[in-house]
Amino acid sequence: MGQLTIQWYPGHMAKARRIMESRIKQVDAVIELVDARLPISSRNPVLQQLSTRKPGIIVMTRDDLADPEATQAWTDYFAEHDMIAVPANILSGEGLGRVKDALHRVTSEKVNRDRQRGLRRTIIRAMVVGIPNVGKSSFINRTARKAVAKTGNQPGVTRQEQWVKMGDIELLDTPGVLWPKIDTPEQGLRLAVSGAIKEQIYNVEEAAAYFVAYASRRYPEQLKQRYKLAELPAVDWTDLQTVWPQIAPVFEAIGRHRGMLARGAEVDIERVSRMLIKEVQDGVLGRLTLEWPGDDATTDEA
Ligand SMILES: Nc1nc2c(ncn2[C@@H]2O[C@H](COP(=O)(O)OP(=O)(O)OP(=O)(O)O)[C@@H](O)[C@H]2O)c(=O)[nH]1
Repeated sequence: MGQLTIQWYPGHMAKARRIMESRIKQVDAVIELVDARLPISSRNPVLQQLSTRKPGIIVMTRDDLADPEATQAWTDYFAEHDMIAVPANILSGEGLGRVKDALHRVTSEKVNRDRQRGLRRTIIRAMVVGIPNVGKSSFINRTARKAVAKTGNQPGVTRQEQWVKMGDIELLDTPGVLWPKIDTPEQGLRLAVSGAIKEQIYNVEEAAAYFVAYASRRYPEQLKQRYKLAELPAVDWTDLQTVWPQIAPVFEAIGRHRGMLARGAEVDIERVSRMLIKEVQDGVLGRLTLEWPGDDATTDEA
């Protein structure tokens, strides 16, 4: 197993910044979606760098798949960094009420200003941003289904100018896509395991090895139970170079147990890896979080 093969392209980042820069002028606040299982690695620094900073909240999507204890730790972590982060299950709608409350809290200045000017009702305009696949469209659709009312929806009006209403909140209905900026191998591997990046640009065996190494420390019982493993080696997952030799016996055991064999009765590591990643993404191993505050340099800075 060689070096990590994930790549990203600086051009994406420059383009994302330009688009955000112009769109953000239209709104009062930004709703930044991150994945609750990797809240820092699934953020994107572009937002923080924009010249037109707006009040913002963080929504931690896929709360249903994340470890509740870790989600609480992340909520506290963001609060310590003066940010409001709200966990939500976008599919069931759980947590969306709290998102709305949080949005009101960060935009209270605008409401107060409008009151002073004699306005009785303030519309809060917000845009939804986040890395691909984090749940942006689902968030907007879910919101729209709740309070169905679209504005600017006449024929001939470009789709980009549509707003979705949720009471006194209007969401720009074209979400802003931010590409993840991959600073460390660990961050790339977490993104790969979570399903945020396409399989073509990472090595599935490396991602699975990283996950098994990580889970053997953080979630050993889930791993043992799911794959009928009698024991797990105490893996040092912080040193990626040495992970594979430590974790190979686990892949061997899982492959034999599942009958995933290649020619010569050898375990088909690639098949085992693919299966592992899919099961993690489907939540088959139970609720788990791929990074906790303070795990490494990636998670030390918000
Ligand atoms: N379990 C779970 N799945 C979610 C949640 N939010 C979104 N999903 C799923 O994640 C997948 C991606 O959701 P989208 O809403 O398409 O994500 P997006 O950010 O709009 O994706 P792009 O269009 O690629 O930028 C879909 O299969 C959703 O059903 C959540 O809170 N929990």
